[in-house]
Order: sequence, then C-alpha cells, then structure tokens
Amino acid sequence: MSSFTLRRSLLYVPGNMPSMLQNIPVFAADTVIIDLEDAVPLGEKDAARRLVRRFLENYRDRRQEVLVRINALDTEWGFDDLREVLPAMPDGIRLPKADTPEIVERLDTFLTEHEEALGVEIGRFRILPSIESALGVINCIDVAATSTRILGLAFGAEDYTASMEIERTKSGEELFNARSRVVWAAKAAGVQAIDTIFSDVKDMEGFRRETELVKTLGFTGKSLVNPRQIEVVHEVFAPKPEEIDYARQVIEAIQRAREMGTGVISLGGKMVDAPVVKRALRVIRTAYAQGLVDEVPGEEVLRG
Ligand SMILES: CC(=O)SCCNC(=O)CCNC(=O)[C@H](O)C(C)(C)COP(=O)(O)OP(=O)(O)OC[C@H]1O[C@@H](n2cnc3c(N)ncnc32)[C@H](O)[C@@H]1OP(=O)(O)O
Ligand SMILES: O=C([O-])CC(=O)C(=O)O
Ligand SMILES: [Mg+2]
Repeated sequence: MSSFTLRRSLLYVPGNMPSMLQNIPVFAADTVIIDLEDAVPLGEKDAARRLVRRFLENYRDRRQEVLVRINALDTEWGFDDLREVLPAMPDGIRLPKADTPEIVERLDTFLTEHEEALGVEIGRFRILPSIESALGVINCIDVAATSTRILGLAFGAEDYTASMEIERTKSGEELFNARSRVVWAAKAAGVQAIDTIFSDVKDMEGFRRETELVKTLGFTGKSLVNPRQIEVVHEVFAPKPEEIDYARQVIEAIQRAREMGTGVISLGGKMVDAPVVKRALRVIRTAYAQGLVDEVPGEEVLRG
C-alpha cells in the first residue's frame, strides 16, 4: 500500500514573484512547488533562481513540503537551477518533461553527488517526475521504477495536450487514457499519483468536478495554480463520515467472521471479504492521516 504522507494539494508558486513567494508560509497546501520553469519568462530565469535560493534559505522552518520545479534537464537552465537551489535544501525536485527513465537517472545521479558534497543523507532530495507528453505516458511505468527517491508521478495535461496536438476540454475525455496509465504506473510502483492543474481559477464548480473525477480514478493529489483551490481539494480527498462509518463496520464484521472461523461474511446484504477489508482499511488510514479518526486498525485485519 502506498505511503500516507499527505500530498493532496501541491500549489505552484511562480519563482520570479517575491510577493507570491512571501505568502508561502500562510498557505495550507500540503506541498508547495516553487516554479522556475513555465511560470518564469526566459529573460528572468537567472534572477528567479537566485530569488528562490534566498527565499529557501530564509524559510528553513517550513510548514509544508517544498519542491522546486526546475527547467527541463535538456535546456540550458536545468542544471544551473539545481546547482543554485540544492544548497538551500528544498525537500525535492519536480522534474518537468520526465519523458524517459534515462532523464530521471541523470537527475538521480546529480542529486547523489550533491548530497555527498553537502554532507547530507543520500536520498534526502526526493523527485516528483512530471509525465506530460505522449512519450512520457508510454514510458511512465519505467520512469516510476527508476529511483527510490521518486515520491509519486505527476500528470501534466497542458503540455500533454500540446504534445498530442489536441485541445484540453473541461470534461477531460481526451485525458482519460493517459490519466489511467499514469495511475497504473504509480500504483504498480507504490508511489503517489498526482493529477494536473485546472487553469480556470474562477470556475470552482468545474474544478471540484474534475477533482472528484480524478479521485475516482485513483489519484491521491492534485497540482494547483491558485490558493483558492486548496480547500476544495482537501474537501474532496477527505473520506466522508458515512464512508468512515461503513469502513469501521466492515472491519468489525471481518473480525467477527474470523472469530467464527470464516473469511467471508455478509454486511447489510453485501459480501465482505479480503478486498473489501483492504479498501476499508485504506479509508480509515486516509481519515487518520487527515486527523478525522483517532486510531487505525493494525495489519492483522488483513490476515485470515
Ligand atoms: C501549465 C503550468 O506549468 S502551471 C504552473 C506554472 N504556473 C503558475 O505557477 C501560475 C500560478 N498562478 C498564478 O500566477 C495566478 O493564480 C493566476 C495567473 C493563474 C491567476 O491570477 P489572478 O486571477 O490574479 O489570481 P487571484 O485574483 O486569485 O489572486 C488573488 C491573490 O492570490 C495571489 N496568488 C494567486 N495565485 C497564487 C499562487 N499560485 N501563489 C501565490 N500567490 C498567488 C495573488 O498574487 C493575489 O494576491 P494579492 O491579493 O496579494 O494581490
Ligand atoms: O503540472 C501541471 O499540471 C502543469 C504542467 O506543467 C502541465 O500541465 O503541462
Ligand atoms: Mg508542463
């Protein structure tokens, strides 16, 4: 089962905007992604990375996880971004255009060298690769398994639709197969699945619908462009009281069944067996991580 470090909301903050950076400590996002890539105009790349380094140095006592989205490694800025920001100790790097496992391996090697030079634990800097092209979608299963630093796979629909030469719609039919593959790759590798941004920051209903949709597909978090979107994501990813209640009933029912010497029992006319118990346990663990329940049953409920 994948890790329960909460990453429901991952808010992008442009790395060239001091007024936006200074508000980071007040945002309730689980993760902040300071952007040096597409939010920063070409002429400001050098100034932005210096600004981000200064910001990180002054924000050592952090309220949330902080990642830096560097420029792609095949651009003239990617490695300079890393050299500048790593000494200021971000929690990790969001790697755009992670189209092949080789690109992620290059980053992994570079991070190891810097950890040795900085005298910090190997593996300290995590990686969140962005799957945002046709090639990336094809390779995402291998990308997810590249490095133990990988904390999840993030889907990027803006670049993905550009690479597919299609338009992005609000209903998102054109994204369904790519999203599915990204989620499969993430689940198979036991890492988190993070959905893409929703750019119409005024359309809160559309945003909520999209978040509900991706939750049903298996995503556990979403990249965001506006602080208003944080609360909606947290609401959607919170298990509902009735789901928690039902999950508890399932666990009680299976414990009764085990006492009776069977692995299957009926609850309200529906069969409860091992996969139902697994799902119930996930609901309770998610609720626990979000402070909605006080205790989690142990692994033994999964054993017959
Ligand atoms: C496809 C991609 O790669 S997406 C990733 C890269 N893009 C980004 O990082 C963009 C981040 N988001 C933004 O810049 C903005 O939210 C926009 C352009 C999308 C919308 O801008 P606006 O309509 O002006 O936003 P809005 O009116 O909600 O802003 C309200 C306040 O929140 C601030 N704010 C808005 N978005 C952010 C953000 N992402 N981070 C920090 N502060 C923000 C604004 O500065 C403003 O502050 P103020 O009241 O002190 O002036
Ligand atoms: O991470 C995201 O969703 C934003 C992005 O780069 C994209 O969609 O191309
Ligand atoms: Mg992109």
